[in-house]
Formats: sequence, structure tokens, C-alpha cells
Amino acid sequence: MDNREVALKEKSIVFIGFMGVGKTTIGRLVAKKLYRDFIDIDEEIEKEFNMPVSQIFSEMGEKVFREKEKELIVKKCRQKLHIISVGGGAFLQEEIRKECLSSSIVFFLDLSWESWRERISVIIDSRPVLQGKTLAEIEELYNNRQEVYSNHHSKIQVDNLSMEEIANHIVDSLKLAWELDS
Ligand SMILES: Nc1ncnc2c1ncn2[C@@H]1O[C@H](COP(=O)(O)OP(=O)(O)O)[C@@H](O)[C@H]1O
Ligand SMILES: O=C(O)C1=C[C@@H](OP(=O)(O)O)[C@@H](O)[C@H](O)C1
Ligand SMILES: [Mg+2]
Repeated sequence: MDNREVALKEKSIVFIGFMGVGKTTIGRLVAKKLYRDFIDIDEEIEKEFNMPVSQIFSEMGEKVFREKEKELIVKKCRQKLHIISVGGGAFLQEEIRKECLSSSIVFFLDLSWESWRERISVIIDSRPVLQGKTLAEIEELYNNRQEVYSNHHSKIQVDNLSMEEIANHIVDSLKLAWELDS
């Protein structure tokens, strides 16, 4: 076993993608399958402020949320062997992108706009960024965000796949990458 293999296997895995594509649920499933710790950055931020994300936005402002988001992601990415789901806006910050891409394996969960649209009612109440926007404005945000998500190591198209299928696919591709690296 050489050092390169150990390094790749030990790298943390980070899930990115637009709000609602499944980063939190898939990340948790993958962590369970790999017997690794799961960290959801939004949940960590909520613990720090002892309030839900919507309340942090309304009472303290988005800037405070984004600063804490950056601080926590940079800290957690540097630790090895974690499975980390970051919020959909995290990769807009260059420092976060650079840190995640250099220290971790970044998976982009890609869900088409057509499929995403069907999920909106499930997520809208807990995503302050979506509130007060028309569907056309949300679509514009979705399109504008795609460029930052193109910064990844691996992409999985998640349309029409169950959470179990997505998690299994990710675990299989990781195991293959680890094997090829050995
Ligand atoms: N592959 C999937 N098929 C159906 N529903 C899904 C799938 N992945 C996630 N969901 C659902 O979509 C919603 C948003 O998932 P979540 O993991 O919170 O997304 P994110 O963390 O990317 O915002 C949840 O209700 C979750 O159960
Ligand atoms: O895209 C965004 O700007 C945000 C996404 C959310 O996380 P999810 O992507 O897990 O929904 C959460 O961090 C916050 O509401 C802001
Ligand atoms: Mg999430």
C-alpha cells in the first residue's frame, strides 16, 4: 500500500448541487454504507446558532450564515474520512470551492430543472433563498448556479433514481476509484 492510495481513501467526500437535489439524504446514506461519520453543514450551523436556517437568515442575515458556512466547511474538509453535505450556496464562495476541491473528493448531484420543479413544494418552506421568488426567478437562479457546480471531481445524474440507487452508485464508483488508485 503506497501513500497515494492511503491519501485517496482517507479523503473526505463532499456533496454539492442545487437546493433539494438530495445532498443531505444521499450523503447520510453513503456515510452509513461506508461506516463513516456524516456531517451536514446546515445542521452544524443550526447547532451553532441553536435555530433553524430560515431563522438565522431572517434574524441575523445571510452574511452571518455564509461566514459560519465557510468557517465550518474549511474546518471539516481538512479533517479526513468524513462524508460532508454542504448547502447549495456554499460553492459560490471561492475559498470553499478551493478548499473542498484540494482536500476532498467532490461529488456533484445533478438533477434536471424539469425533475427539480416537481420537488419544490417539499423544500420551499425550509429554504429562505427560494422564498418570495417566482418560478421563473428560481429557474434563473438554478441556471446561474450550474457554473459553480461544474467545479467537481465526479457528477451523478440523479433524475429518476431512488435514493438507494444513487447512494449505491456513489459507493460503487468510490470503491472502484480506490481500487484503481492502489
Ligand atoms: N432520489 C430522490 N428521489 C426522491 N426524492 C428525493 C430524492 N433525493 C432526495 N429526495 C427528497 O428531496 C428532498 C430534499 O432532499 P435533501 O436531501 O434535503 O436535499 P438537499 O440537501 O440537496 O437540499 C427531501 O424530501 C428528500 O427526501
Ligand atoms: O442554496 C442555498 O443558498 C442554500 C441551500 C440550503 O442547503 P440545501 O442545498 O441543503 O438545501 C441552505 O444552506 C440555505 O438555505 C441556503
Ligand atoms: Mg441539505
